[in-house]
Amino acid sequence: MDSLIASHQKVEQQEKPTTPTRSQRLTPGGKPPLPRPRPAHVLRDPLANLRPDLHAKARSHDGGSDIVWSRGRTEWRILRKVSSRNAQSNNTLDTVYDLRRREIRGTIRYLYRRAGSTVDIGEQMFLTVMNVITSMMWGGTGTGTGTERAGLGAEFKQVVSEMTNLLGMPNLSDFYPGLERFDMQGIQGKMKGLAKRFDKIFDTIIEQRLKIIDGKESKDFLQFLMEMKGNNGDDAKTPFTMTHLRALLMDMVVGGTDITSNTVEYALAEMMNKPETLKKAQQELETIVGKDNIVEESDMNKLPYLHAVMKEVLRLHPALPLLVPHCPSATCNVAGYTIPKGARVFVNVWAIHRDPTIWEKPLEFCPERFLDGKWDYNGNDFNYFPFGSGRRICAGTAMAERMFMFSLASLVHSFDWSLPVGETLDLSEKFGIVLKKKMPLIAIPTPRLSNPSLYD
Ligand code: HEM
Repeated sequence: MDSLIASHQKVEQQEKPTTPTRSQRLTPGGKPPLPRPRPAHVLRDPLANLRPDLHAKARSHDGGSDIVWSRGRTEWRILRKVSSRNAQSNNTLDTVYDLRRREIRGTIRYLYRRAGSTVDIGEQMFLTVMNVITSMMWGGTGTGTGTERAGLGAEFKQVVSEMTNLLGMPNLSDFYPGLERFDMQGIQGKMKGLAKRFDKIFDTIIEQRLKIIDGKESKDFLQFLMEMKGNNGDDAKTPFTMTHLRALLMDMVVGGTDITSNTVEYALAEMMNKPETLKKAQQELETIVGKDNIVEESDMNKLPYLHAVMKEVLRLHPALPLLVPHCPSATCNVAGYTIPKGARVFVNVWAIHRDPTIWEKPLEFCPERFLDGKWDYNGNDFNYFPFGSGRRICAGTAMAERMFMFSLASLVHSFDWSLPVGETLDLSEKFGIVLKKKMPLIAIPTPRLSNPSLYD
């Protein structure tokens, strides 16, 4: 099978898998068709349950007790529940709209000051998304003075970038577990070092936050989590610890920041490369918002073209091209292939999204293909699932959607975009666990709203 690669090097349990017959492995055409659409039973598929024990990753945070790499079912369930009921619920996301708005308006103000000069879009979006996520987690207060906040931001950016780079490097110990103790490429060591730096940053923030919890402020995510510590309601046997707390914060910062900002950067680059798409998005915004107003998040559900841009950029450049590795908790059968319990499974969503038997002109950026509203992000159709599928589907979809839409809408509504003279757009990709643009998008903003006060 092209798109589903099961690596069998490390079958953890001794359960003997049933060996598939040749006819089970291949159809007469040599390529088993992917069933489509994939029904909801996939949610019960054991393939959806676990993550493999990848050494650098699993040790990146006290043995992998975060959502992404968590292997224990109870622990994962608790973390996921805490995340979806609180950080990712529509209610919480609505409550912290002011924080998103403040950060995005700050970026637009900054870009206005840079009008006519070059701007590194990825860098600006990274800072914006990171500020949104961090302020959503620990509110607008509690992280000290402005300078301390800026210092923490710079440190965060560095640690997140280094961590995503390391996560993308093939680690020999993952393929030959016997080599783990030698850490031949030094990846585990570096990961541990980064995890310590993360912990230090989080400890500073948590410490400052603890000093000011006196019930006077409105609750943010961090305050809720700290109140939960040691007491986990219906899952009382597995208390929610400080390690969980730090790990959840790390999931949100690492999972949310780089991926979301890369996707916004790619979307703007693709639109600049095909200016008619940029024009269409701007026209839609003019009709709904007008040039005499600024975009608000409440406008987002009236922007079908921009939504189609998001879907198309996630089809062409899925932020996690192989998802996050899966690992079946029991031997199972997928499209005629036997996947043994404990195997590592990488799902090549990047290739599926470019499969010419599914997509017309698959290499072309064409948001129009999504205008019929047929495709969504819920992972039930295995021809399009940029946020993954099943129980381990992305835990931040709602937030990612809001952040992406609001950021891109603000960028293209407020400015026209051009390249520096003599430069050409390079749309090539850099592969890792996170897919990035190989060359940063450096572009020049030109204000297009009717009144300079709209940039204040
Ligand atoms: C454009 C933005 C994003 C994309 C494309 C994306 C995509 C994904 C994908 C493909 C997975 C793996 C799913 C699987 O293995 O089947 C994943 C997992 C995850 N994502 Fe996202 N993500 C995005 C933004 C976010 C944000 C903003 C957050 C948090 C604030 C987040 C938190 C997580 C977590 C915690 C997991 C692990 C879920 C689990 O293992 O149970 N993601 N994401």
